[in-house]
Amino acid sequence: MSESTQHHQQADEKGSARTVSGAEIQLKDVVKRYPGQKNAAVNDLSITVPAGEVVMFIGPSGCGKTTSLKMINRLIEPTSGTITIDGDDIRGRDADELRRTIGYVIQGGSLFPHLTVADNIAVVPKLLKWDKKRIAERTEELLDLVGLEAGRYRDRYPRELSGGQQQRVGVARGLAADPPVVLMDEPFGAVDPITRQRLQDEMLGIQRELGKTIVCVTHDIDEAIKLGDRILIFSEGAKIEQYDTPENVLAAPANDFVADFVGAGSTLKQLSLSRVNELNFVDWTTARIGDDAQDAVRRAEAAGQECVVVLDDRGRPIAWPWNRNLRRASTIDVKRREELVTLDERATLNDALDTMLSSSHAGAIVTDARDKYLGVVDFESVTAHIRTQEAAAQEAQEARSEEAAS
Ligand SMILES: Nc1ncnc2c1ncn2[C@@H]1O[C@H](COP(=O)(O)OP(=O)(O)OP(=O)(O)O)[C@@H](O)[C@H]1O
Repeated sequence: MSESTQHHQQADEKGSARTVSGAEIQLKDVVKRYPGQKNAAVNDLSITVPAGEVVMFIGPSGCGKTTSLKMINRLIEPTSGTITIDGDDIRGRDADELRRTIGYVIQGGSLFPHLTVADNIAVVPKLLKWDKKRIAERTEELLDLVGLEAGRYRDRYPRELSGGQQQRVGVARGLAADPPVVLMDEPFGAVDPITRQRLQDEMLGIQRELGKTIVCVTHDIDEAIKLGDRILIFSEGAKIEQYDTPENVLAAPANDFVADFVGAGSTLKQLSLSRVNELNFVDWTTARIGDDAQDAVRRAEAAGQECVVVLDDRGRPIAWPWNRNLRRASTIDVKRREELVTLDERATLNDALDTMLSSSHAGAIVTDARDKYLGVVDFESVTAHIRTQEAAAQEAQEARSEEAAS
């Protein structure tokens, strides 16, 4: 990490203070023309990525997203134009040294197969000659940050991990030396939808804590809306069609290209703007292991609920049995831990609907960043929230029309 990297507090648009450890990136009149190509892959691109923000690059295949991204860490050299990070022209830096100060995360994690998880994470810290103790502590801290238990995973090889776990290690590796800037190229492209949702939620949590400057290429407009402070929509030649907040891209697409790209169903896409923690949770009946099972069933029935959320001794949900399956039990006991799918409170309403649709309970258990139980959401919580939002939007629209008329 560059020693000059500043950690400071900055008020975001909603007025709450957050830490910013990122650096501003500027591209000015950047052109990339590959040999033998008639048209430039990137034709005169100028943008500023503010320090501490997440900017999502999206656009049709071949429009120049990856080329634009890779010019920022000099994996590709521009034909002309200037790129600065924190005001410094990156051409003045040694390319290898530059890359050690920029995190890079790509699809699948691209881990070294012959290195353990810990050694994969330690690649850049080792190059930076950190001492052993500092590297070990950092590895531990990062594994925790990406939700992998250090004791269990530290010494495994990539082939002993699932795709989602490899991707988590890839994210940890990208953050290892605490770089102010992180570049990501479809980081969650190769994992299943539920794992992808979790990784996105984790990335949001990490970003809230660390305030890096992140530039991320994606193919998925919902992902762009969910993760981006701003979205940059490109057309061919890395032409900027719109560079704006997700709210504005959805509410006021700059032109037909953007409107087509964002797609119809943009009311549904609004669901990607709202988070589960904005919903009113249903207060579900809970019980701990060892509690009286019949008492739990009675409480659930009195509340009109057909099942009980079972929590472990740290308040984390571990099972959601039906009352009918508890009738013969004297105490609550979970013999076989089921794969309980829970919903992170930072997930979007779109994710919530996906999770609920695949659950036999017609609802989902919500947890906080430490997996603690918060409550349950069901279809009614989501529709109630949508109705309130629609009413608020209509009111705002009417106020605007009245203002315009007067
Ligand atoms: N090494 C190369 N040599 C020649 N042309 C290239 C090279 N790399 C990319 N291109 C071309 O440059 C243009 C932009 O490619 P780039 O990979 O940046 O697009 P992209 O938006 O990231 O695409 P995708 O979404 O398909 O990954 C494309 O027309 C591509 O064919």
